[in-house]
Amino acid sequence: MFTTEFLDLPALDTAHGTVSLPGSKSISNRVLLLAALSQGTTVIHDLLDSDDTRVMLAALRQLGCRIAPDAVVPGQAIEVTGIGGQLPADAAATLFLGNAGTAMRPLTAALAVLGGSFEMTGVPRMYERPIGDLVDALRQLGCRIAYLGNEGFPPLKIGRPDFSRFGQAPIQVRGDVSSQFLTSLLMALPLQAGSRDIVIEVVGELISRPYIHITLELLARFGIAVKNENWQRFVIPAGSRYRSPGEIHVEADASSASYFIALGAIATGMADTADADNATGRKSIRILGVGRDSIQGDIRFVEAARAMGAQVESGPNWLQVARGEPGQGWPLKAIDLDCNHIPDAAMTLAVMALYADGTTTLRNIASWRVKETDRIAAMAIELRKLGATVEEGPDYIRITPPASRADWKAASIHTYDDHRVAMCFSLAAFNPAKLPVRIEDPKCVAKTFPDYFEALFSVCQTERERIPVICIDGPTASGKGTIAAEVARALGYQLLDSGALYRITGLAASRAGLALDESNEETIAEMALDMPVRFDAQQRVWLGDEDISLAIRSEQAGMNASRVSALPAVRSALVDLQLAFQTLPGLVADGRDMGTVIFPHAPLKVYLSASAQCRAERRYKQLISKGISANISTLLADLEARDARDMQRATAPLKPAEDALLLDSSELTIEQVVAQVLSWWQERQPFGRA
Ligand SMILES: Nc1ncnc2c1ncn2[C@@H]1O[C@H](COP(=O)(O)OP(=O)(O)O)[C@@H](O)[C@H]1O
Ligand SMILES: Nc1ccn([C@H]2C[C@H](O)[C@@H](COP(=O)(O)OP(=O)(O)O)O2)c(=O)n1
Repeated sequence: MFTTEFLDLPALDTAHGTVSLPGSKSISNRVLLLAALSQGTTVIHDLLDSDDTRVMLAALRQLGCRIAPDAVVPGQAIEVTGIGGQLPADAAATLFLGNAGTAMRPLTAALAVLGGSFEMTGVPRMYERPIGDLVDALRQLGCRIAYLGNEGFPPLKIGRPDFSRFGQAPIQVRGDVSSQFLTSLLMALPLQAGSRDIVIEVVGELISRPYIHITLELLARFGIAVKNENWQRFVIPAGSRYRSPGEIHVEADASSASYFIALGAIATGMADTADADNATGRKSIRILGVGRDSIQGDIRFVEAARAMGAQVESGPNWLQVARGEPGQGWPLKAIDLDCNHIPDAAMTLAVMALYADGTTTLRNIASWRVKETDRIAAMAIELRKLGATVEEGPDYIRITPPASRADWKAASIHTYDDHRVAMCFSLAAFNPAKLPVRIEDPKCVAKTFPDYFEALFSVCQTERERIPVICIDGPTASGKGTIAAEVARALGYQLLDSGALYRITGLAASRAGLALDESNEETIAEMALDMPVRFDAQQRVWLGDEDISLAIRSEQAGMNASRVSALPAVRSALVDLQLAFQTLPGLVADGRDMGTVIFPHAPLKVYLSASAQCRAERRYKQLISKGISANISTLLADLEARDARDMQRATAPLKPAEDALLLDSSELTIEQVVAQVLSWWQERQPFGRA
């Protein structure tokens, strides 16, 4: 996940490949509860791993369900053995449900019907989320529920129900506040439908029908066939009993799919037709986890995308999307659409409208105004920043794309702590003006899709020159490594510590007993070409299975690196490995020749220096802190010798690139140096400060 202040997306050209989407949260928690109430073991595939599913799993374990493994392991199914519709007579527990509405409400209903002694608790925000309508409905049956804090809100105390006065009358529940109340009753009441039908009647207009549809579909998978009488009355037939389906797959989130459907519709495939997906030469995006058989309402986004020109093929749990041919789907066709059935996914249409041949109108979206933010206002403001003409009304938005390529603007997109704003505006990076797009607060995507940007980058390509590189070159101990790592962290960029590659080569060659000079130039170069080198997320360096992070940091290793680095064949052997680090969204590279030789077109090159005395002192402190013994005067002598060799060698000597900015850090703190580099970087961006 990107936790940076902002994320700059370079202009993107093509998209091609396969994405697997995370499981849907609503489906995950429903499936967990249904499996827990059933007789038998359910093998659940693709369960979402999130805060909300974790609290549900913990609660079910407390209730006596066997769950294996203990936590969600990516790629591995989780097995839940249910309680068979019954809890022991003395069941008691205090359940902590965090801020998970999808756990609090259905579990409250199920436990109130099953009976026992339970406290339902959560985080403070949970105690501000209403549950009174559900409690009222459950009390009609004879459930015993008391409020431990404020009337109408959790925390709750659940006791043993008394069903003796519960006759044939329907249970009434309000449908206009949250569909979760109805969902909770639908999942709890089959536990009481042994000898009679149970009827639930909705009072008021039922909102969010697609979510009730999901509940009914899942109930059917677990053996409960609810009769839906026009979304107003629901009948759970007498004799209903939960039965595990044995195995179940959690669908991916259909609204998350909308970004990749849009991506397929607006991006061309890869230039290289040899990589085409099938015999027809069509290049496209394949989305795994959700498809034709989806039970989620937002899957109907596919129809809207098709109406705009997307070429979509589908299977039971996959979609394949490609851009239409010019004149037949490209540019996209402007649409006028009632979006009531796909409120969340429709935001993606608003960004697709930037690539349409006219004005697009999205109607019946009043609910956008009361979501994470006022989404109509937010979309209007941000689309205008990109150069679109936007008209907004109480329940509609009308978007006309920038008139020509020259009318597009580079924008810093404010995201309002709204995951969907962040995700849909990433698609603006395909603009024909080839302008970068800045997404502020990218971590807001964590709500439903923490690795959204990683998934996006994994299927997008752009010309190498568009992927920005910041070069930080300079002599030993000038602070290059430290500064490069901090700058990369601030921008969410990749990091290349090129010196480490020479250090690893030096280490490998000296371990092989080779003299580090011209006599072994070709042999060492061959070793460099084949090294199984890997940098992990913690910046540890691996050679095969060995963590060599410490071994390459000794002064001896630095000197050996300097020796092998003077051999031209070794330098050329390492070129491709270094270039391979230039990946989306950008790179910070530190070394001696980053700006002069490896990335000569980098938009920012910094030559970092400091006095020899200062560098010797820094290195001394650094080595001592790592538990490596050192001596200042030896360090000073070694460092001057290394400077001399690095500067005087014939190939790629250490020197500032002609267009490098010089920065003497002798009198500066690390923070000051980082701030200076970032400020130079900001000055080069088309969208001022975030
Ligand atoms: N501006 C600075 N002021 C003080 N110490 C610094 C500064 N920059 C770096 N250092 C320290 O100097 C040491 C050497 O820095 P390092 O990044 O390893 O240099 P290089 O990669 O250029 O060899 C580190 O311990 C680092 O914390
Ligand atoms: N791009 C690079 C990086 C390092 N080298 C050589 C020259 C350096 O003395 C050694 C070690 O580099 P490294 O950056 O790890 O060394 P310091 O951390 O600056 O001491 O490798 C190089 O020739 N070209």
